[in-house]
Amino acid sequence: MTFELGENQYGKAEVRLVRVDRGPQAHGITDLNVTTTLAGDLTATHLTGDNTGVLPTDTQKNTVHAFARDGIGEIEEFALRLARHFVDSAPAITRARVRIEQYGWERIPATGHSFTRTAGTRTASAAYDGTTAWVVSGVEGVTVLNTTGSEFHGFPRDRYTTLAETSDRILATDVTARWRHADPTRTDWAASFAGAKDRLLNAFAATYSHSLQQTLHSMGQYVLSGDDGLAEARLALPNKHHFLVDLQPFDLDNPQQVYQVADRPYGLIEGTVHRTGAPDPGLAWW
Ligand SMILES: O=c1[nH]c(=O)c2[nH]c(=O)[nH]c2[nH]1
Repeated sequence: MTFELGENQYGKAEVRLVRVDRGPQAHGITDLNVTTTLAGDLTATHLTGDNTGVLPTDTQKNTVHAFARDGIGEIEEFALRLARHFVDSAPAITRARVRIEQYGWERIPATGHSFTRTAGTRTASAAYDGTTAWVVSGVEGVTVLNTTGSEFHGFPRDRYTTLAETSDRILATDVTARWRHADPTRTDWAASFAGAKDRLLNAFAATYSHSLQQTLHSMGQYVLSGDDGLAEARLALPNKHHFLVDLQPFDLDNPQQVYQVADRPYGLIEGTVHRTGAPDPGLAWW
């Protein structure tokens, strides 16, 4: 019997890091979780333990810290700087991917140095192969809910179907969305992110929904429509079910007021919307 080494990659997962920018009037915080992933000619270490080509994951972590000393900027820029550095400086490494989650903090106005965490996580991923770079931005953990404007009916019924058709339900989800940039040399990352997040929320609110799938498609279209530099959006939307409670056993009616909130199981709706003729994704989703 013979065996061959297949695809492989390695890196440091979840390098947690806070940088404090100490301005004269107020401080600022950049709070990150950085994951580096490298691939290349790493056959020797797998087959014989020869580590000549293995840039240690500890060094990758240190590089993240050292680069943060120079300033972070927008997370897309920071991810690109790191990805380029690993490929350009480590001889055996031919591909790098850097994924970043950014936790938001806003200042409590009482002082210039007090903060509260904000909802939702901004994300970015940069990949680089020594010639070309790809950047994906996104957001996670943004919970949204419509108290009306959502129906779900017309689905097929078989012997296992118990779900009632509804023409007015609560629609709630925890948005995970990512959008691929057509050009990694753009520089308006902050404005682009703010616009995309805004459009996502507006789409959720403005779409009269016949299914969460329809809402997903609308959210993807909204994200792309406001920014010519975006090629593709990918969304994952858990359906956070809210069931109207039957209060008849207590001789009470329930005119759509009291709901039971189920945390599991949940429907998980996933989908992609891309601009017609979008450039090839290359390593964007690697
Ligand atoms: O928006 C929905 N899509 C579904 O596919 C589905 N399935 C289900 O039970 N409820 C819902 N709601």
